Formats: sequence, C-alpha cells, structure tokens
Amino acid sequence: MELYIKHISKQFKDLTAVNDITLQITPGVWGLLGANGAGKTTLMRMIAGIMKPTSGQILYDGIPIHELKESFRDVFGYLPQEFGFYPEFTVKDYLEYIAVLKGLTPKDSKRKINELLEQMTLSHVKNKKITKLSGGMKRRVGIAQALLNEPEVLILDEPTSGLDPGERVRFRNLLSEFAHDRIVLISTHIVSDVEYIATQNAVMKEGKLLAKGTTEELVKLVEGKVWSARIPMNRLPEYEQKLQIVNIRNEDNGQIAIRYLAGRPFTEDSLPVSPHLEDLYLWLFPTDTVSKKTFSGKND
Ligand SMILES: Nc1ncnc2c1ncn2[C@@H]1O[C@H](COP(=O)(O)OP(=O)(O)OP(=O)(O)O)[C@@H](O)[C@H]1O
Repeated sequence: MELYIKHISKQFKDLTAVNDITLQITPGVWGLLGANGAGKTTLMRMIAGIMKPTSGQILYDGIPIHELKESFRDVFGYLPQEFGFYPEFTVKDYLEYIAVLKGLTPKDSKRKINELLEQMTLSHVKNKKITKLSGGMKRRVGIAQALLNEPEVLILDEPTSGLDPGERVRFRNLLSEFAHDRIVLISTHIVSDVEYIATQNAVMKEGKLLAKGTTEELVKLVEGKVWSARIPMNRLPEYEQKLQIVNIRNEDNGQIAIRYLAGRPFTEDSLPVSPHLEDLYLWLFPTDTVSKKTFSGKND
C-alpha cells in the first residue's frame, strides 16, 4: 500500500500554494505540520481528490487517483477542516446518509454506525440534532463519518480542534490502532497530536516541503539549540525582545525559569535541554515578529 505524491504543485493566480511536493507515503500515521497558510489543506484536498493539481500526479499503488473511479470512495476517507451537514439531521441520520453515499449495505451500515458511536462516545447523543452538539462532539461526528467505510487512506484536516485533552488522547489511540495497516495523514498545528504517534512527519512552509522524518530525526535538527535559564522577572520583556522564548515558569524570589531557542547560550547559566518536536516547530515558525537574528544564531 503506497500513496505516491509526485511533484505536486497548486497555483492560485500568482500564489503557489503547494510547490513541487514529493512524498512516498506508506502505512502508519503521517503528521503534516505547518503554520497557517503553509499549504496543508490545499495538499490534502488534492490527495482527497476534490481539487485538481496544477501539475504533478498522485498515485495509489501505482494508479493515478483520478483513474480509480468507483473504487476511490472505498479507498479514501476525508475529514475536511469544516464539514457540512443538513441542520435537521440527527447524528444517526447523518451517519446513515453518509453510509449510503459510501455504498455500505444496510447491515454493514448498522453495525459500523453502532461501533463508531460507541468508539467516539456519541451513543448518548445519537438522536440529537448535530446543530445542538458542542464543538468537540461535532468534530467527533466528523471523524466517525470519515471512518465509516474503513478507508485504506484516511485524510484528516485538523481533526482535533475543539476536542478536550481526554478526547484527544482517545482519538490518538484510536488512530494509532487504525493506522496499523492503513495510511493516516493528519494535518495539525497541535504538535502533541502527532509527536508520539507519527510514523513520519512532513513539515510544510510556504507551499514547500521543509523537512521530513520520524519525530526522533526531526528533533535532531534543533539539538543544541534549546536552552533553559533562570532570569529576574523584571527583565523578561528585554529577553522576550531578543530571544525566542518557548516556555516561562514562575519561581520563587522574583526569578523565572525560561526555555528558549537559540544557536548559542544567551546567559552564562543557560543549560542545554533535550528538544521536543514543538521546539523544532517553533524554530521553523517563530511566534512573533521581533528580529532575533542577533542571538538566534540562525545566520551563523
Ligand atoms: N481556493 C483558493 N483560492 C486562492 N487562494 C487559496 C485558495 N485556497 C487556499 N488559498 C491560499 O493558499 C495558501 C495555502 O492555504 P492552505 O489553506 O492550503 O494552508 P494551510 O496550511 O492549510 O493553512 P491553515 O493551517 O490556516 O488551514 C494560503 O495563502 C491561502 O490563502
């Protein structure tokens, strides 16, 4: 089972939203990381077959996806960032409707819907109108519809927005299990959603593929660039001007502990710390506009 994204680009007038991306995706969870506007949704929409690439090809087991025809809907499951439903639909009506669109038999449909209502903790609201559900519950209905046909390739565009921490953990475990012999591609800004479950991560920036690898491989890119130090509380604004601070913790005696990213230590007592995937993300996508070139060492 292989999804081969071969030199894919998408042009919107003078904007290249996706710029010559090549990825060979095999079973497992693949995290697609990138800041707003990086091109993740555009890439996913092309993979899900709802947007045509300007150039390049997407092949599933060697066959261009637009040639899969009828079998396409059996292979792919897609959860868009925003998913539409008729306001009058209850959760059960909606899932039954999608099951028909996906060509499930009534027997399979009943079995699968009951199973997913259970897995997504939605059984108690199955007869409620979707419009009356909380954001997290709506999201879970979206995830359930994408899983209905047990697709071989599951594409999830920011699936965890609106989920609480408990739901996130349940969802992560479900995906890991599901991805055992299938491809699951998840786009997210929330690095912790994929950090521990991704087989591979792909990082996009301004339409391009910036980095690809396992979490262990990617965090190596920021090894020696993550530091911890103690600074006086009243000097925080000054440090914030000069450093990419990724965490702040109040301590006693007017001191604070900071975790920061820089090419070299900024204070004498700075200690190197082990990087996380979030550090790499913040290194690649700094959070504010202050130029930190002097101390970040990015120009070294
Ligand atoms: N249909 C469209 N027409 C014109 N420009 C578009 C269209 N869709 C996306 N874009 C632009 O393409 C770029 C990439 O957008 P895209 O939604 O793929 O990014 P993203 O990484 O998914 O961002 P986010 O995390 O905010 O969803 C953005 O500059 C966006 O404004």
